[in-house]
Amino acid sequence: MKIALIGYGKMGREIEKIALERGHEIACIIDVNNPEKFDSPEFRSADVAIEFTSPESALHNYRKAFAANIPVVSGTTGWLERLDEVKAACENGGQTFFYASNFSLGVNIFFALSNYLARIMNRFSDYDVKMEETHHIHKLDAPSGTAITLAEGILENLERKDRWVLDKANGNDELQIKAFREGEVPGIHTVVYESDADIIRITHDAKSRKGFALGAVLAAEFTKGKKGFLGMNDMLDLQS
Ligand SMILES: NC(=O)C1=CN([C@@H]2O[C@H](COP(=O)(O)OP(=O)(O)OC[C@H]3O[C@@H](n4cnc5c(N)ncnc54)[C@H](O)[C@@H]3O)[C@@H](O)[C@H]2O)C=CC1
Ligand SMILES: O=C(O)C1=N[C@H](C(=O)O)C[C@H](O)C1
Repeated sequence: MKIALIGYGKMGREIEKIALERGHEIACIIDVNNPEKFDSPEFRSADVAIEFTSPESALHNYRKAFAANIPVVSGTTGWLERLDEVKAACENGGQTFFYASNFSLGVNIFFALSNYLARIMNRFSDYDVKMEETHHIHKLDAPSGTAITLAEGILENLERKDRWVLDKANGNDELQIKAFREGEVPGIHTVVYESDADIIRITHDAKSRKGFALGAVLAAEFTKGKKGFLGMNDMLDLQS
């Protein structure tokens, strides 16, 4: 398969390695210094574009890919307030877009586990819940996209919480998320349930970016030849 990389930073480089190991061809690499490549024959020859850039540039990159009718797999976080526009491009404009706040298999298993635990906790009101995420100091957004997906799952499944808040919860109906930035940490997410008697913690701790990159390449393979708006539940069938 021919893959175009949009964004050649930490994730773009890791994805390149895994794509080559899996026998794919990197047709084109676009970063801030060469946006003219969007109009090149190499970009137009790609089966799929994989986009990992920044919250500010993601939507512009999707529009450029859609203008060339190239399906997009993206993991960029921090832009989801514009999600409706991308869904409309898929539903009304015939485009293809695969999005995941976290492409690692382990995190998606962790999402399913957290949703299940939240449903159990409806019967155990002595426990309050909060979340923590820790990432490297270069990260631009907080809370992480993964933490937001995790929180949305808890809100859907645990009746006593209505919304998530960054830093400090003001009432019992708020789910607190604390975000820490330390060194070069690839990504740690923890959900904590605490009562007077004990604490239950579930944690996903990424050892490197390899799991994210492999998931993105698997998503590109899954996306080829499909239409519409796709996500990890379509690929992994981990309904929770
Ligand atoms: N969904 C997932 O599994 C994961 C998502 N991420 C997210 O992916 C994004 C990128 O992460 P990293 O690669 O670690 O960041 P990074 O900062 O190492 O790389 C981003 C790259 O995008 C480039 N870029 C910025 N604006 C651009 C534009 N207009 N056109 C083309 N290239 C542009 C930068 O020059 C840089 O090379 C972040 O939003 C991060 O949160 C990161 C890891 C996993
Ligand atoms: O910026 C990162 O590094 C990561 N971003 C994603 C997020 O915001 O959840 C996924 C992963 O945690 C690494």
